[in-house]
Amino acid sequence: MAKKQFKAESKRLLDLMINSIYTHKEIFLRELISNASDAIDKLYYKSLADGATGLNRDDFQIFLAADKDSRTLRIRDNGIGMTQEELDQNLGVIAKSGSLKFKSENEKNEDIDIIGQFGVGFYSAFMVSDHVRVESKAYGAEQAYCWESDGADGYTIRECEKADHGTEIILHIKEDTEEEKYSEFLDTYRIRSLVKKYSDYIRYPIRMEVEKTRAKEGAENEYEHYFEVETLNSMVPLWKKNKNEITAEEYNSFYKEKFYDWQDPLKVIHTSAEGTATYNALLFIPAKAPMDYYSRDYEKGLQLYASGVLIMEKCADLLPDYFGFVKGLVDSQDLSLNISREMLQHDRQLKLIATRIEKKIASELKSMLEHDRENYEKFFESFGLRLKFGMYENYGINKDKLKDLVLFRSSTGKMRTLKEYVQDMKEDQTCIYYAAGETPERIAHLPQTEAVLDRGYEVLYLTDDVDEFALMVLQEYEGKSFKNVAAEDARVQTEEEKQAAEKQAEENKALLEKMKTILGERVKDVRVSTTLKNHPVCITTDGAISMEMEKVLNSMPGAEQKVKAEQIFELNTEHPVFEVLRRFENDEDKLKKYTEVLYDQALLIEGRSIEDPVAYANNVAELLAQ
Ligand SMILES: Nc1ncnc2c1ncn2[C@@H]1O[C@H](COP(=O)(O)OP(=O)(O)OP(=O)(O)O)[C@@H](O)[C@H]1O
Repeated sequence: MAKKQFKAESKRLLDLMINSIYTHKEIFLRELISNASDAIDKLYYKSLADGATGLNRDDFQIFLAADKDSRTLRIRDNGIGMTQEELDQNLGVIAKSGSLKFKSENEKNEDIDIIGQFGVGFYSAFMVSDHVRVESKAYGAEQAYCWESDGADGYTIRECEKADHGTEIILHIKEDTEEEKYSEFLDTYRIRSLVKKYSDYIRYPIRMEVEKTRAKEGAENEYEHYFEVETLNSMVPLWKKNKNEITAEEYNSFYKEKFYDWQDPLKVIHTSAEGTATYNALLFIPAKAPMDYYSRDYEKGLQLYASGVLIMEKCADLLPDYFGFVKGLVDSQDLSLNISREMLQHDRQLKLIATRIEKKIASELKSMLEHDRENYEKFFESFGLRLKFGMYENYGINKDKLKDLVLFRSSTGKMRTLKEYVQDMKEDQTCIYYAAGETPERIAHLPQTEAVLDRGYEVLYLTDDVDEFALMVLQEYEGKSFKNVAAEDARVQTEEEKQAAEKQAEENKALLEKMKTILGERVKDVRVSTTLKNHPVCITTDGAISMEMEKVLNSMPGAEQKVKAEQIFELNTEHPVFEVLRRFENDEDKLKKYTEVLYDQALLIEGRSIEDPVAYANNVAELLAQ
């Protein structure tokens, strides 16, 4: 029989296919197994539609056999098979898919979940083989046919002997080269792991004869080899099962095995959707953040399956960065097997799925926050920081999605949401107070914090570097603005207090001016405080940058131009120390020493380091000695 040529465009396509569509050669097995599964599906569906008898679902199988001596790998199915014409049509024209045709002809039937639709998968066989033979007998036909090809220069079809319906693909595996060890595809262990990796959830058993060893009967320390047929795949994916048929234990062990965690997940989200995007998703929130979660090395992503076949190990596009902690998988019949990474990024369907998944995660977190607070706080301890970054990054584009999911420490001793804070605000309170510092204890003892607490207001304790920035992008929550207790304008004062302060300022004008001259550029102003009670001095800030933000911004890598908070040095005129200052108002040297010491003290209370600790120590010693 004369050799037929592939169509001209097919030739080019075949070349392209072999060299560039797939990044990993190993996926040829996934493609051929998916085709076999499709062929069985088709026959099964046909038997249901025609009412054909004699076909039992349990008899269907895909059989693999590797033979190292002849370098052949066989993939056999007992599916629908192909007629001579179909062999010519389906395998002779690249990018022609019999499966797609079958699907469109049977559109009404929702049970059909056929994988192939592009008509290129089969040719991936040529990535690892130098000769491919396809023996096929269509269901109900008398004669079997054999299609053979060495690759781009064409193919032949002739009659052959085949007992049962179905298709057997016989690959002659290429010789090894310097770069590629093709022989690995003849190794049963490797084949088994490829099936597990890509085709574990094919609905029919994938069987293979595997070589095993056992102790010889009656003889000690003697072993013999024998062959046993093993089913390699687990068939029904957990995520396709009914939720109420799955135990917590099953979910947990699935998670631990698949995502290499030793701890049970904190939460399991098992969800499916139909309509504009059809998919099943099984998602897990780990109990603890992995070691590298807050580093650049961490790779987010969900496993992506197309109709039960793995197409990508970590699909990053399915998760926004701030939900990057979520592990799990998505299985959709809307995606095709051989879609490349580049194509996926632009895939409309994938975008739709990603949007739905993000919404689902957000709503599950919200419900955990409302109904399972203890676990939510555990979750937040591990991953909350990333949510706060999420509010802040990209100019706060996602802030509204996240603002009700974040928790802050507070003067109540509890972790609080902004909603809770606003709900519990005092009647005369107009803004949300916060104070930033290293630990809640330190913040609590800041003089400025004490002043606000004295009024009975709650104060959020911002202990994470990102906290203040997150609030800054948010600007307000339910119409209430945020106010740093250390901000100049955070004062809540009565008319009387105001007048008293103004009077004091007037009376001590000269002293305050002298102290400002001593401190120079370090402070914007020296003023009389209206709020200080127990401490003699404190530092407040004017403008958008607080002391804590100054510290964070300047410690960032690459922060060459230092930012500076505008400091106001405040004095408590009721404190005995103020009397001393007045006494030395005209003693230049003493006033300088007292001013320096008090300013450094205020910095220390703020949790800042002082510029010249030696000078500070000397000043203190000198004043003590008097
Ligand atoms: N084992 C098989 N049994 C029966 N028909 C087969 C078998 N393998 C391939 N075919 C036929 O050959 C066609 C082309 O297969 P190919 O793998 O190239 O593309 P596909 O499966 O349709 O789509 P995709 O590119 O998405 O895999 C299939 O649509 C199917 O009709």
